[in-house]
Amino acid sequence: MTTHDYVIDAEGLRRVYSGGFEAVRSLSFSVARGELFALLGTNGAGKTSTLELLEGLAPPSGGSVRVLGHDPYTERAKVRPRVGVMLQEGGFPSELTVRETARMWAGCTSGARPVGEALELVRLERREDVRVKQLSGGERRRLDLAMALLGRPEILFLDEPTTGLDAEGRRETWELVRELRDGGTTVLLTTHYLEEAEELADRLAIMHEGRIAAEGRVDEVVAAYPSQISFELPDGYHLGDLPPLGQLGVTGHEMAGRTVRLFTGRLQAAATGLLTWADVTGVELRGLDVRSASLEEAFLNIARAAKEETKEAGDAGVTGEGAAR
Ligand SMILES: Nc1ncnc2c1ncn2[C@@H]1O[C@H](COP(=O)(O)OP(=O)(O)OP(=O)(O)O)[C@@H](O)[C@H]1O
Repeated sequence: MTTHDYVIDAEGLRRVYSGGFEAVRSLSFSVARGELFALLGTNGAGKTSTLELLEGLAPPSGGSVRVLGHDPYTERAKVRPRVGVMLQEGGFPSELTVRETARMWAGCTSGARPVGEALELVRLERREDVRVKQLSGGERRRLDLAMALLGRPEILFLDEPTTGLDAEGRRETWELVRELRDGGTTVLLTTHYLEEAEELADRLAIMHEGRIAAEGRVDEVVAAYPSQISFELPDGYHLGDLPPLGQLGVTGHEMAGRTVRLFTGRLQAAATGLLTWADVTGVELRGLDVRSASLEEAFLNIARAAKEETKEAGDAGVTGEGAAR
């Protein structure tokens, strides 16, 4: 893929706030036209700070970013009409009705689609006469989304689009976002919900402390992490009584009290070996839990590894190596 296929291209992007805090630390990633890219991360990882650079709301402190081939900050006028932005807080005047808000917004949007059409897309057409302050939190998020869609954007930036929505509202938003992507819109979204990224993202990046800790398709990100088997060691048995862990395809283990947790890249072989041993030995493996690697596990590993690194650095005055098992 040449750089011309990318509609978002960030290279060594940095953002340092006025107090000197570095929220985005040399971030590089690209998003192809028509792709749905999710930025995941722990609280304060730097997702919103990054998104604001892509939206041209602030200049980067270092590195570069191109959106639709332009610098979104210095060439804002070229980029802004072609992108839709849904911020975490819409901040619409609370006294206006939904229809008035949409009309006001349409007045500032070149080539805006009819207001009714935008409201229908997010299923707010029956709430047109309601004042913004009377909308529920979820309805306000849908109004934010409708305004981002008014200009039929080529790229849609969505900052936590489903926060505050109930399960049904979330599913409806996912459906709409998927339809927009299928229609050719490029979508970059931030989210706290791993399920949202799993459902929607063609590719994703997991951010931690201003950096990308993992990036790729969901299956690629997950493949880097092991599956797990946990169970209670039967009474009178020791870890050494199990079949040799290496032969089972186990690459690591933990013990907490009598609970054993085995990590493996070959889940079926390891589980079969363990269950065969239990069967032949005539013991019951209480609390048995067999779990494939998942995005949640990848995410937790990244957060855990980073915490250990911070602790090691604090303990020894040095920075540890990246630490996924
Ligand atoms: N204006 C600012 N001045 C100084 N620090 C800031 C400013 N805005 C954000 N930060 C800090 O930068 C870091 C990244 O914040 P950011 O909002 O980008 O993270 P996030 O990943 O979007 O978090 P969340 O998921 O909680 O919304 C945080 O430590 C935050 O406290």
